[in-house]
Amino acid sequence: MSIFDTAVWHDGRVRMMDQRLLPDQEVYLEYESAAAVADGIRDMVVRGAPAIGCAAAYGFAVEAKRLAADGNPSDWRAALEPGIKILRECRPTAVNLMWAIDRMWGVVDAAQPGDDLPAKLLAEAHAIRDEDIDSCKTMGRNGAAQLPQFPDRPTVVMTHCNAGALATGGYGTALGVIRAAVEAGQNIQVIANETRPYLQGARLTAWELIEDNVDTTLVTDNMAGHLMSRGEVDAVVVGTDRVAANGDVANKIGTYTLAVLAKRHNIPFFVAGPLSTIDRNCPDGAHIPIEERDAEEVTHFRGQRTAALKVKVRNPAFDVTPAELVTALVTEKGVVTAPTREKIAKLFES
Ligand SMILES: CSC[C@H]1O[C@H](OP(=O)(O)O)[C@H](O)[C@@H]1O
Repeated sequence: MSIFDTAVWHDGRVRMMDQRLLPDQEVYLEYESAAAVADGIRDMVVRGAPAIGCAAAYGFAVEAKRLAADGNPSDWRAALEPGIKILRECRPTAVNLMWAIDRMWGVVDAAQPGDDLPAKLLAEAHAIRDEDIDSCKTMGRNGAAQLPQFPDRPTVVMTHCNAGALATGGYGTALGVIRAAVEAGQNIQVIANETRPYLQGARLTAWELIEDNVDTTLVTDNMAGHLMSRGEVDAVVVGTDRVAANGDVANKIGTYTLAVLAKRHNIPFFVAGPLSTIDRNCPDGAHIPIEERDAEEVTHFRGQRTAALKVKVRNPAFDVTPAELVTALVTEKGVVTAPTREKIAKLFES
């Protein structure tokens, strides 16, 4: 199974695969400041909650390297703050961005006089990425065990958007469940929703799974209900950008629709996400900021207009699925069936 370099450290710079060009071209871009990494995240060169967290951690480390080039600042926090503020504000929904930055600030605050802070920050960024890959592999195994299996036919799993290696440190959350199931010998077929308007499903999930020889069928988002009504979907597995303390889930726009359809058709609806995506400071889904992106993502594709001139546009990039529609939250610390505030809190004990 593939591990992709979504956001890595390369020759003293942050290196990211330009996901805007997939699946046609594999192009890598390199960054030397927090502000430049923020542009890359905002423009979706890299996207996906854990991948954004990894990119932000390396963006923090490369900012410290940039500042140290002119001699170590006397006040590291003051020197770092302008660039890190830009980084922290580049996308509002995926909590991994803020989680990773807060963890990097912890290294700054713990630094002692004489420490090589840029080196310590780089080590922390590497740890964040390595931990994400390990978490996704454990989570994948936890989720694979939840998938129904049949003696005489494959298990058909529907996915939405891209919650794969390209959305994480390199293995995937929802696609980590798929990968782990395939690695365990389970007979899996995937139905990948294209996921308008940015087509992460058609461009990224389909590409990843074909690269890994997983049996994958691409459908448009409006086909999901029809396929479920005909018994052609056995489970839905999605990723998440932020889980509120009560189990409400923010994820790519269209996820809530899938959850309602899955409930209607008694299809298990699994959300896969690491503990770094659970925001215990966010009481419920109503408090999760929903990013509104440019109208051009809806009216154009790669510069080609596909909608009427002057039409008004809405483009909320995420929606919120209430906890009661989530069959189980799959994490690296275990599976939370019918997630509640109390059950989620237990994930963080011991
Ligand atoms: C593994 S989290 C991936 C998550 O992020 C995606 O959003 P975007 O592509 O806009 O960053 C989508 O919500 C995925 O489920």
